[in-house]
Amino acid sequence: MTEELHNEEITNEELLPSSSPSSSLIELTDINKYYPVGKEQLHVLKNLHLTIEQGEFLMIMGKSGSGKTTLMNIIGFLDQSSDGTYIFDGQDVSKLTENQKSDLRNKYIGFIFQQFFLIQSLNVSQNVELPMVYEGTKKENKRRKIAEHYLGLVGLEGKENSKTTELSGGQQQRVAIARALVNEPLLIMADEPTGALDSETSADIMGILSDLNKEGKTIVMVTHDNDMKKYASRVVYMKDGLFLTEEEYNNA
Ligand SMILES: Nc1ncnc2c1ncn2[C@@H]1O[C@H](COP(=O)(O)OP(=O)(O)OP(=O)(O)O)[C@@H](O)[C@H]1O
Repeated sequence: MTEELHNEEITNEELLPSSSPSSSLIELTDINKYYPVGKEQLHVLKNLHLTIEQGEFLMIMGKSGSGKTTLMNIIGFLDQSSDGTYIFDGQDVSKLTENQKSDLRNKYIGFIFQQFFLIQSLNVSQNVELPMVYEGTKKENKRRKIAEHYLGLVGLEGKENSKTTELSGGQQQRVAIARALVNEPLLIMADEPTGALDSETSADIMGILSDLNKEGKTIVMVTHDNDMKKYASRVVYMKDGLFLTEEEYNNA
């Protein structure tokens, strides 16, 4: 959509993506992550390399404790690796300040979580408008119009004024997807997005994500659910902080 709706001036020019057509969206090299536990260092991510291209639907599959969330947090600039390099659309993330990282995160990454994380004191539209508030879109009617567009896209037209507590789990996740889309991010990150939903509703939500990917949106999703693999264009398998081949993973 919506060039006409998204014509706000971008205030921080140096944070624009490099838009070099040949570069990958994400390049992680030699990534390690240690957590201090008492006097020891717990080695949670072990020398990982991962490249993600624009337009992929990458699924990171692994059992509980394998390091998926830690890796997602690094990719989404919510945490940093202990060492290694992370290039996001041509920019070295380690050279960015915390403020620049949060600007980049708000502009270029949309998050979807298992528990939805909607704000109950706000109505549906206000929840979807939040990333635009953070980005500085001041005109309320403009935010509302964009929110309506994305709520329509996820099948929630007419629910703008509803309370989030009046919605089913699947509807709440649709609100979260609309919220993840409003700033037209380069990347959608989904952490177990169907983990709190029944299988029919899960299929609906995965259908929406799949359609978004077919329209060109890059998606990275973590899951422990083998049934989700069919939605992915590529699957990477994790165990104990390492990437495994599918065969190694199935035999582990
Ligand atoms: N802040 C922390 N401090 C110490 N250890 C941590 C911390 N966060 C995670 N860990 C440990 O790091 C390892 C990987 O955790 P992580 O949450 O990334 O795994 P996961 O694959 O996402 O698991 P789950 O599916 O249960 O969320 C686990 O052993 C976990 O206990």
